[in-house]
Amino acid sequence: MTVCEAPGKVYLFGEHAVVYGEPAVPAAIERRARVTAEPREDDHVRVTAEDLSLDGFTVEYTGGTGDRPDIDAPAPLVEAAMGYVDAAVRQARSAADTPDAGFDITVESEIPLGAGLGSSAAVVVAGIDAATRALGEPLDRAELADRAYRAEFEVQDGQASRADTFCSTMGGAVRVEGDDCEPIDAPNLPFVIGFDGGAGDTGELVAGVRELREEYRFAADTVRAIGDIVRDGEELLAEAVPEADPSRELLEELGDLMDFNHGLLAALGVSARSLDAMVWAARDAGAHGAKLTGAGGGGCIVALDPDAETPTALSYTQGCEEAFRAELATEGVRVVEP
Ligand SMILES: Nc1ncnc2c1ncn2[C@@H]1O[C@H](COP(=O)(O)OP(=O)(O)O)[C@@H](O)[C@H]1O
Ligand SMILES: C[C@@](O)(CCOP(=O)(O)O)CC(=O)O
Ligand SMILES: [Mg+2]
Repeated sequence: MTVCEAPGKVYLFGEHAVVYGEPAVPAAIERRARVTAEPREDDHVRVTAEDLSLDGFTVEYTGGTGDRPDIDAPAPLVEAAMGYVDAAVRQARSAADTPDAGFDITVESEIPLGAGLGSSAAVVVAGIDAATRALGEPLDRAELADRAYRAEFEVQDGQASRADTFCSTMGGAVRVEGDDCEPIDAPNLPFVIGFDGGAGDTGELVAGVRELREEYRFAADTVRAIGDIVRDGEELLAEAVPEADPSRELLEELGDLMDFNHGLLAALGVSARSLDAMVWAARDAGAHGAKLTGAGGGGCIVALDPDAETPTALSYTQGCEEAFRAELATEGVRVVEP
């Protein structure tokens, strides 16, 4: 039995635009998905994932290669729910060159699903790592990140960046632009997260932005403007002292860029009433900046505030189900049981 866990993330800047080659800076947070992989004698894959519910169904299925799980829910819903775990198993089989390897897989996670905190990337990274280790074929981090990206790319119909999967693999703050991925130094940023209890479908939201961008020049310009925000943000981060508490001035400058970034994401149609309400509640409470994180449509916002006002204000905001602080996860994927 092999157990690995990988962190979720927030985007300081750059989600969506990163899919079209602009840079992005996500940062890993201390909320993890844990995947247990146990090789089987046969070629079946049995997945136990208690957090996955489909309109009241909890998915727990036993199926042979290519079998549909035996649950009473429409196929597209089941595929959406199981897609990332299935894709991780396919990548592990291919990496270990064992197309018929069977597994018992268990997924446990502290990351809300579809909420912009990168649950899919964390599940895929931890899943591929656990499954390849269980087969005696551990991957180095570069290959693990690459295979996790390919799994997300496949599930999201060819529309994914390397940002979430690289960040979850490496931990810390990272910079991703096209195929270039690198860890970057970051100060100790005071992240506050507000969660509306809802979710958005990454594949659908990315497809929506793609259509806008193809149809309207202003949408393509908006995507490029998000890239400009990221480039400015990177310069600010490069001047900061790594792992130290950031100055107030730096927080204000980063916060202004986050505010701009949220406005541009809203212009691209990926915000939601609940996300806007939480963003404004955070700003009114004195946060230095606030924006949605991840694909949007519902889920989480991230704000910068070292003081208690923002989490308190968010917890009283209508539409905010949970408000919490998130620590930077300096360690990426890790082995819990070899
Ligand atoms: N705990 C989990 N167990 C099984 N699958 C999960 C789990 N968490 C996330 N996933 C997979 O990831 C999908 C959500 O990913 P996505 O829409 O990209 O949102 P995000 O990555 O922002 O959380 C879920 O529909 C499911 O397929
Ligand atoms: C919208 C996007 O930039 C980030 C999606 O993040 P999440 O799955 O919502 O956590 C898509 C991508 O980079 O693949
Ligand atoms: Mg995702």
